[in-house]
Amino acid sequence: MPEATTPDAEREAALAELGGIRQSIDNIDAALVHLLAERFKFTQQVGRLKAAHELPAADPEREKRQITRLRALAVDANLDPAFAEKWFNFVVAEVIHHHERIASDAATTDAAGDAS
Ligand SMILES: C=C(O[C@@H]1C=C(C(=O)O)C=C[C@H]1O)C(=O)O
Repeated sequence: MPEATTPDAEREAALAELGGIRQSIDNIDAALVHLLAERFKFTQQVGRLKAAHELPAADPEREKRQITRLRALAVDANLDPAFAEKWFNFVVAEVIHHHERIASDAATTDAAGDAS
């Protein structure tokens, strides 16, 4: 016969399990923050390159290819592809905002240089 456990003991065990699961969630959140920071470091590099060569901030054709690829990866990983696309569009909107800012800062600096 299985040993009887008290409701208190069951609650304690559930809380211990919850703590362990949350530790893993926190580790994943930390990894995501580091991955995002690294991604933005590279996109800032792209932004400076685009500004220096007067290339457009956004590249919708590239984004379409990335979305197709990410949606397929999401399906394989059992993640909702609509969520993956939403997440991607959210990040890219911020990247494009950065690129526009880098380009306008570069244009202001150039204009100031011309004036002196
Ligand atoms: C980073 C780029 O700039 C923009 C941002 C993208 C991204 O964050 O993946 C993709 C395409 C561009 O709209 C790029 O052109 O590669």
